[in-house]
Amino acid sequence: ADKLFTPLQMGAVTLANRVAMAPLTRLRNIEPGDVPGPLAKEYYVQRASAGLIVAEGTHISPTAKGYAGAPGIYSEDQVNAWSDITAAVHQAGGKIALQLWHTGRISHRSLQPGGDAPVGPSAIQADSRTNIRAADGSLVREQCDTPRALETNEIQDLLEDYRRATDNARRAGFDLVEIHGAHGYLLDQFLSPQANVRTDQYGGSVENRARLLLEVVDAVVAEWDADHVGIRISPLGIFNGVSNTDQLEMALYLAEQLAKRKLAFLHISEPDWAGGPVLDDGFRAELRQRYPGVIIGAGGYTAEKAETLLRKGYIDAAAFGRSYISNPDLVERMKLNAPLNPPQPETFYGGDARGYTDYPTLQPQA
Ligand SMILES: C=C(C(=O)O)c1ccccc1
Repeated sequence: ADKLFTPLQMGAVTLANRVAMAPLTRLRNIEPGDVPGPLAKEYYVQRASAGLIVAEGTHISPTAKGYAGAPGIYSEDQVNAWSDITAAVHQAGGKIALQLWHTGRISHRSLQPGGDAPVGPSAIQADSRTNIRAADGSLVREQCDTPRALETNEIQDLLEDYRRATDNARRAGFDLVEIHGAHGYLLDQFLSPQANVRTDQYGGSVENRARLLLEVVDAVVAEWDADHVGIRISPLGIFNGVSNTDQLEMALYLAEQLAKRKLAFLHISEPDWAGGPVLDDGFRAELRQRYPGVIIGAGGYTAEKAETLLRKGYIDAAAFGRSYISNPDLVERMKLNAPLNPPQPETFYGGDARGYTDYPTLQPQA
């Protein structure tokens, strides 16, 4: 029988199977207020047969916002809206984590409090675009603004934002939180010499560039506990204009440092889903040697790739993104080796039920 459909102990949470729904930005949340939209509950409940749902990137504070239509976890309205969603997912037998997101310089003045510049490790503009709101309310792609460098004395407030967001996620009924440390957003920006040219203790050496990510992990763990905290990183990845040139050294350093924290999981977003190199078994073995804890692998996986990597022991669970957009019953389909609905990229971001809650299941829902 496939290992993919066997249970997994992930920190404080027991998963019924090793299929995770990857965090997926859908930009269908309500503005102003950045609360999850009216269809979000149905969307997540439809996918509750996943061993774990990692809900979409959710910004930890108003300054952390980088996309029009993304949700937050810093206000009581947001906590209340998420509480309805987690209760409904639990009612349907699911488990759900929240991805704590600070976009850093992948943002735009129009999304920032008071129209201020976004923040980043250094005042270097990302060679990337984001989604802002046009006058008619539609989403438009726009070049990210040049950020201002976070002052060293602002870091403590940033850690407090992560702590408060973690407390809010716990109060909202999430089973776990996932720190977003991947894809060229704030914490990944600090890892990268292309984005981080700081001369304080957060810039320069591998240790210094990884410092903020690890301080955030320690703050979130101190707020909840290690059994409820995971982190997503994208080693060797090239996203949103960053790729730390010392890729391998940084990746293996992070694995060693994160292993010491005994977290619920380490989620690896593999580079090849967005044009980076395919991870080879050599890297996977190096990573596993340094990180004996639960590893979630992700990046354009098929069920077969997941099963192969599970059996080799390189991963303990597999997260599916685009497959989960278009297949709410992905677990059932993979068990039956049934064909998958193809995703429709034109309805990935923004909009309404089309391409969100209207993908068909194999058997019509009873
Ligand atoms: C949160 C995202 C990520 O992790 O890459 C994201 C954001 C916008 C579009 C696609 C993906």
